[in-house]
Amino acid sequence: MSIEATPEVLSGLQHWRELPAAQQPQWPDEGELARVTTELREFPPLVFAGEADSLREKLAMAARGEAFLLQGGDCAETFAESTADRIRNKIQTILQMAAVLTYGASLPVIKMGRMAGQYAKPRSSDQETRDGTTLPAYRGDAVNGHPFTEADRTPDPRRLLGAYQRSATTINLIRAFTNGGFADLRLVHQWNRGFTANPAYARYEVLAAEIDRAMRFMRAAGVDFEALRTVDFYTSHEALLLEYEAAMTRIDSRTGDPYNTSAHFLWIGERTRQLDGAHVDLLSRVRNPIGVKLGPTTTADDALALMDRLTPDGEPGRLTFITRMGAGKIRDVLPGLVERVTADGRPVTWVCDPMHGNTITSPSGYKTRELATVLDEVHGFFEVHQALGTVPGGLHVELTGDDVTEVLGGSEEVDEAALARRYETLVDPRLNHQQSLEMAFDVAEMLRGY
Ligand SMILES: O=C[C@H](O)[C@H](O)COP(=O)(O)O
Ligand SMILES: C=C(OP(=O)(O)O)C(=O)O
Ligand SMILES: [Mn+2]
Repeated sequence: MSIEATPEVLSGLQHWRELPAAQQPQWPDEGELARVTTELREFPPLVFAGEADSLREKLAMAARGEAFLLQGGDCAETFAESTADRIRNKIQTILQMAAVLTYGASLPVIKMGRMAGQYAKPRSSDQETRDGTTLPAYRGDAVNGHPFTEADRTPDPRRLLGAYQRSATTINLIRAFTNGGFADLRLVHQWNRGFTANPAYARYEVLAAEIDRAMRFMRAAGVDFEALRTVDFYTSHEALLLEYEAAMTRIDSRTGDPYNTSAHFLWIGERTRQLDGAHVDLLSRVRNPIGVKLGPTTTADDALALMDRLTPDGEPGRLTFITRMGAGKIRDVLPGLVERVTADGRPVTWVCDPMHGNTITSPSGYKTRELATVLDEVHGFFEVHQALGTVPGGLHVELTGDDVTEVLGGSEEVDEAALARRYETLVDPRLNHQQSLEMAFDVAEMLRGY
């Protein structure tokens, strides 16, 4: 038996079309766009509404300090790199970080990838000029191609089908790995194989040995380890391209409620969180847990108004505020927001994105970040919550499982000159595998001291 949505709900899902929508591509062929979205609407959902409900309950735990969210992955996934190796390396990095955090802080960690759908990017500028030629900016593989040619940079709606297809194959592999035994905590040592010549990896080996010993003790004491074979691993991306997100919004036959079935968790970016804008409207109407990025100019009134739109009833786990203030500002700006939101009483989950407020350009022209500054923002985030008696609920990071050189610093001391060695991101710089582990050790200590 299936429950249908009411006519009001169905017409509400079209309301965003009447509102201003920031950061949308200029699709050259509306007819083609309509054909593509009709096709998308026929495709199966990528996630099940019940999974989004379980995630909402877990995020409610994170808001109360009973769990911690670890959300990580590329700034922009690409079609070319949606390969088994790259996906496995990212999952492995997140699992290793989660092991460090869980063991270090004795807290369940909610594992979530910026994966299986992170194919669209908001940009500061609509256009890019090189050597006197101006073309549309690269907006992610779901929109256009990165090479600087007119053919590549012209938005192509058919790319939305490519984004769906890569999201489907990626989530399939995530499910295979995390349900098929790869994520079994008993493999905690194997995840580190081939990585031992570095302080972060040596430290991980020590931790893995401790986890092993604890598991041997518990096995001897008769604990059943079958539960460790599988883990829940959730997907997320920025809900940016409204035509795609609307086409993937479906009615849950159990309840008649709309869910965005392109990912478990969707967030609204700093550039598209206008209260009367299309993004806030569309996401206000789906039942998934959702996030909003909050940059340094956010006022407490803005935050409360977003709560009125996105979590009017204060359902636990529904709304996550992902703050990205910059290391130099977080200690000044965050307290006022947290105080007013806490006084309101409706729960939100506070998550720290220490990446987007700390982007710099190196003298040689690379868009980069300093690991030390990134970690300083996380420290600031914990300090603010500690001082106010509120809960730091999670971490949102741009990372990859590969040994890229995009972020400066870390124990391998990536410097200016090293950036050129393996700078592969198409938009923002990501922590590499080793820097990600270092961050996890640092955050585990913050959590333990909390
Ligand atoms: O990932 C975040 C944004 O899309 C990105 O930082 C914007 O970068 P830009 O300023 O180069 O457009
Ligand atoms: C675009 C992003 O962030 P923000 O909206 O916070 O700038 C991002 O997460 O890649
Ligand atoms: Mn980014």
